[in-house]
Amino acid sequence: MFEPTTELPDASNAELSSEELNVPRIVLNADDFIVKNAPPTIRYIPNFIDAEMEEYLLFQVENAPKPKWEFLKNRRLQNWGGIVGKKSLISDNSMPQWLNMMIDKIMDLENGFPESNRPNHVLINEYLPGQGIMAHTDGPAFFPMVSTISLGSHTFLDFYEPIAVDEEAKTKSDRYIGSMLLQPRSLILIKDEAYKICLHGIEERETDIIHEKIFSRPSNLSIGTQLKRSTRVSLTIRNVPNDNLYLFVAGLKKKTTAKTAKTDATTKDDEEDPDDSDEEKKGNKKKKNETKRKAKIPTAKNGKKGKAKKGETEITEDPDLRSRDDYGVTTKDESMRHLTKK
Ligand SMILES: O=C(O)CCC(=O)C(=O)O
Ligand SMILES: [Fe+2]
Repeated sequence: MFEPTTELPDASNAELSSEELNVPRIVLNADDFIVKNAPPTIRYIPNFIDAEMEEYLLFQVENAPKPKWEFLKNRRLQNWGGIVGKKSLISDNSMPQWLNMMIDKIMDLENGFPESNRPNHVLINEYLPGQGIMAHTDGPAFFPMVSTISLGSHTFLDFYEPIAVDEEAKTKSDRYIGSMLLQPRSLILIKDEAYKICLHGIEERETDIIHEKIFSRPSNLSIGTQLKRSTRVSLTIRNVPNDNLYLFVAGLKKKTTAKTAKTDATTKDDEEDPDDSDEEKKGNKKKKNETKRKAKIPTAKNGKKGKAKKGETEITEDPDLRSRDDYGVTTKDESMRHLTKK
């Protein structure tokens, strides 16, 4: 399932007619960049921006006003556009021109974001070598597509099957599907099952070793090649719909539930009660997941069961309902703090 594949098209190799050479913007069709052996649907555009633009963006990130930086235990970040609230974006109208330019560039893509869902929020993460982000789903607050521009360094973005709560938990490595090698200056667009069902994360490593589960491995990188990470800055560019119907309905349901069955702990839309015991939560989750639809995604191994290893930190919530960004998460991992309830 994960045989090495041919190289992807490269934005810098796009063929230009002489007429087009005078046109500063090349219209790319995102669907020409589908990563075929990855969970559907990942589109990856190498060299989406050039080195000069990369340098300019890194300069802007580095020189953002000091209070824009939020320091976490294992990385620092900036939020632009506002605070992602539970139901909508609480916009601060702060999208700077240098990020708007990137949003424009993404909006120029054919089959990218719909006009009505222009990205309105940018999360900037800075990872020093050895830093990463725990496996998670981005959740339903966003229009279900994420676009990420990588600057400064490559990384491996790892994909996992969600934890199926109705069976004995598989280990994280059993649920591992494969990784995208994200090169600096690239753009990745993640939607459909890869967004809604799979978890994604970045391991805390200083060096990545190319292996056979890298989706669309470039032919110049043979298995075993070591890639040393340097500082990577990612621009995670998303749309928070202001009329998010899902969240509206979920909110309504919750209100009704709160009125009619205040003490019913098994309702899907209940918030986690910080005082709930772990056992109670497990029970609730099990019931919640009885109605969960089965995810049809490729698996790395054939269903080997086992207890999740102690010390593994990852979101185990139903990604359709709860995620790091959906504020119901019970994780104590500090790297998720920036998107917990504010
Ligand atoms: O840095 C990245 O590429 C991933 C960031 C991410 O997954 C997130 O902020 O939700
Ligand atoms: Fe994410």
